[in-house]
Amino acid sequence: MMFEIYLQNLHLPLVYASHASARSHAPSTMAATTSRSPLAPLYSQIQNPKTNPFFTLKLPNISRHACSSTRSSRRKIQAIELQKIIEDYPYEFNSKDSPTSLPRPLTSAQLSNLTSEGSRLRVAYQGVRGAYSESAAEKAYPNCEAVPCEQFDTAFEMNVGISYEDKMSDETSNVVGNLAVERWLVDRAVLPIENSLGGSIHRNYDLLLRHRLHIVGEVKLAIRHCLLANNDIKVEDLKRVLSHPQALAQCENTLTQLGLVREAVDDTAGAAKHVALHKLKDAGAVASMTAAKIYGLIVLAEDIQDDSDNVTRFLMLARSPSYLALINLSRQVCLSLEEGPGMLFKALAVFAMRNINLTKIESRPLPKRALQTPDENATGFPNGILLIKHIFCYLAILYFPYLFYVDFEASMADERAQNALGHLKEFATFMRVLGSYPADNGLP
Ligand SMILES: O=C(O)C(=O)C[C@]1(C(=O)O)C=C[C@@H](O)C=C1
Repeated sequence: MMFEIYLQNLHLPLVYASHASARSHAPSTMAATTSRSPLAPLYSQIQNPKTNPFFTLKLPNISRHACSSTRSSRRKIQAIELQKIIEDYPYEFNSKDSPTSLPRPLTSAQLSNLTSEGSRLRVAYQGVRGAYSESAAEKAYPNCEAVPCEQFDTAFEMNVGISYEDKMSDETSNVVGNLAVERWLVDRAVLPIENSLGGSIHRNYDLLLRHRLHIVGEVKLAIRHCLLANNDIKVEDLKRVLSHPQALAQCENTLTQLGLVREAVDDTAGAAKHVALHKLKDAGAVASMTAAKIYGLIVLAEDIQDDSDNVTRFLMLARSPSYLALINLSRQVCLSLEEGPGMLFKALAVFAMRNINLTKIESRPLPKRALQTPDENATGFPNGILLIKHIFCYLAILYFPYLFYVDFEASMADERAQNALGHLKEFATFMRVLGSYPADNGLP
C-alpha cells in the first residue's frame, strides 16, 4: 500500500534528469569524454545510454564545466514520475544482450515471496541443506524455495541456475541445455559478505563485481556453531574437524583448546553431511543445530564460536534492481580512483559534505582477470570489468590499483545522494552502483 502511494506521489529529481540531459547531449559529452578519459572506447558498448542509476559506468562523464547548461535545465526538470523512470529503465549491458533479455526492475510481486508468474521465489545459496546461507534465504524471503548450489558461481549464474542436487542427479545425462535453463531458473542468490568476528568476506566482494547482479536486500543472521559428530562419538575421540573456513575461524579458540586439526570444506552443512555419510569416527563438523538434525548427528558442544555475538551479514542478489531502490536506505557503490594525493579523501568527501552516512568501506585489488583481452574474455564479464582492464593498464606501471566498495545510507530519491554520485563520477575512473536495499535493522 505504502509503495503504491509512493508510486503515485513521488517525483524524482536529479541524476535522472541529468542523465536525461546527458542523453540529449550525447555526441558532445561523449566527445569530451573521449579526449579526457582512457576509458572512452568502451562507451561504444553502450546499447542504450538512457537513465541507469544502477550501472552508471557507461554514462558519459560530464565535466563540471560542460555541465553548467545541463545544470540549469536539470533544475527546471524538477520531477520525473517514478513510474516513468521504471518504465524507462534500459539497464544496458554488453552488446551480446538482446533487447528482450534486458533486465527490468523487480516487480512488487517479485519483492514478495512470489515471482511474477505466481510461483514461489527460488533463492540460490552455496552449500547443502542446513547451511547458514539457507537460513539467511528463508529469513529474507519466508516460504521461498531455497535452492542449494555447489559453488557461488553456480548460484550466481541465475540464468542457468541448476541446483547442486539437480546437478548431482543429472550428472551423467548432461542436460545443461535450454531445458535446464527453463527448469532451474532461480530468482535470487544469497551471498555472505561480512561477519562480526571474521570481518569482510573478500572473495564475495570480488564476486559482486564479476557478476552483473544487483544487491536488493540484506539479512543479518546470528550464527551459533555446534560441534557435531556421529552417534556414540565423544569429544576425546575427535582428531579433526571439518567446516567452512569462515566457521573454523569463528571457532578458533574452542578448536585450539580441543587440539583439533581443521579441514576446510565448501560449507558447514556439507561438512556435517560428509561426517555422517562416511560415518567418520575421528572427525567432527562445525555446523548448525539444523544441520545436526538433517544429517542425524549428535551435538557435542553448543555455541562454540569465540564470541556469543556472532553475526553474519548476507546480501540478496537479483538480476534486476529493486523498485524499493527508490525508497531504500542502504546502497553500495564500487569505484576506482585516479592515483594522486588525497584522491580517496576527495571521494569520501562527496558524501561527508552532503551529510551522507558511510557505513562501510572496503578496498580490494583490481581483479587479475581484468587483464584479459576482450577476446580472451569468453566467459562474458560485465562491461565494468573490461573497463577496469583499461584503467589497470593505465595505472599498472607504477601502482597497485585498488577498487573501493563504499556502503552509504541514502535512498535513490535523495537529492544529496544523486548529487554525491554525480560528483563522484567526475573524478572516479570507474564507478558502478551495485545496488540499493533496505537495511536489516532487526535483531539478527
Ligand atoms: O557454510 C555455511 O553454512 C554458510 O552459509 C557460509 C558461511 C560464510 O560463508 O560465512 C555463512 C555463515 C557463517 O559465517 C559461516 C559460513
